[in-house]
Amino acid sequence: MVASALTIAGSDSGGAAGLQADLRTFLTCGVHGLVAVTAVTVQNTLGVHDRSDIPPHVVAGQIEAVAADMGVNAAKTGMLASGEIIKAVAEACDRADIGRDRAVPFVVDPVAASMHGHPLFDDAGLAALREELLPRATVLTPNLDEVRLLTGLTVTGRAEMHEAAVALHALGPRYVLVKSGHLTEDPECVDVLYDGTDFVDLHGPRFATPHTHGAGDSMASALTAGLARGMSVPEAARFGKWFVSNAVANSYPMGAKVGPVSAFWRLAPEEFTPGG
Ligand SMILES: Nc1ncnc2c1ncn2[C@@H]1O[C@H](COP(=O)(O)OP(=O)(O)O)[C@@H](O)[C@H]1O
Ligand SMILES: Cc1ncc(COP(=O)(O)OP(=O)(O)O)c(N)n1
Repeated sequence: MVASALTIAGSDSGGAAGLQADLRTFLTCGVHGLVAVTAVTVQNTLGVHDRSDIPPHVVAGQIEAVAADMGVNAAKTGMLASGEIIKAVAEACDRADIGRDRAVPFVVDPVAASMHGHPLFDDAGLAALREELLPRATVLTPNLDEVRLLTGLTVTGRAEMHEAAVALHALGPRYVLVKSGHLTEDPECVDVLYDGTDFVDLHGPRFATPHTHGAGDSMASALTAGLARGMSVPEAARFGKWFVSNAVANSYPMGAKVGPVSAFWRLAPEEFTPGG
């Protein structure tokens, strides 16, 4: 039986982040990828130049259509674009039994802005994220900018990541996974998982590459794939960290600025022999 994972996310025309990164990660982690598209962005390594949001009822319809017919083993969010879309997603997830303490685990990646600083949801989106999605999250996976947006806390070191995880846990998610990519002075990249009682530090090397576009999406979607395959949250978090460390280690230049992390490292060596 093939497990399936659903991404509720925006399209990145550059193929580095967004639903493209999620589907690529699902594929290389051995799960069937399902998609509810929330927005189409006009994006390359220079920035997000334009976007068109999908009507909320169409976003909800995609979630319910695949859940009812194909089944969802785990779900994640990425770019959610607006407060209206977030409300529609929350209601559709309830109908599809997706969420904290429900049948289908739910990873909420609170994607607030692109790495170029372009907002990926509006002010109503922030309020809706806090009210509607954080309490429904099995795992919340913020980067340090998103920590500041959600809690007002500025994190400059590992101890403060623990404090931030406690503050975020109080907002309702079952687990919080604070990502450490932005602590560029730290020689390691140590993400923190917190369940309300215990901390698990997820250690990994920090690679010196400038090409990290899509790292956050890749970490959250590998975690989601692990959950879809039946792993516990701590096990899936370790799997996600292992996956993204390798993805960053194998990242590549493309375009004028920050290139994508790679999911290719998990693919089998090529077997086709021309003329063979
Ligand atoms: N230079 C790096 N070397 C190794 N791992 C990294 C590096 N940058 C980010 N990561 C990892 O990629 C994931 C995403 O990190 P982060 O940059 O904090 O999030 P986002 O991409 O959402 O801004 C985390 O698991 C983090 O540890
Ligand atoms: C359409 C779309 N969705 C999400 C992002 C942000 O991607 P993420 O992996 O969280 O962040 P970076 O690692 O690229 O900073 C995006 N840019 N576009």
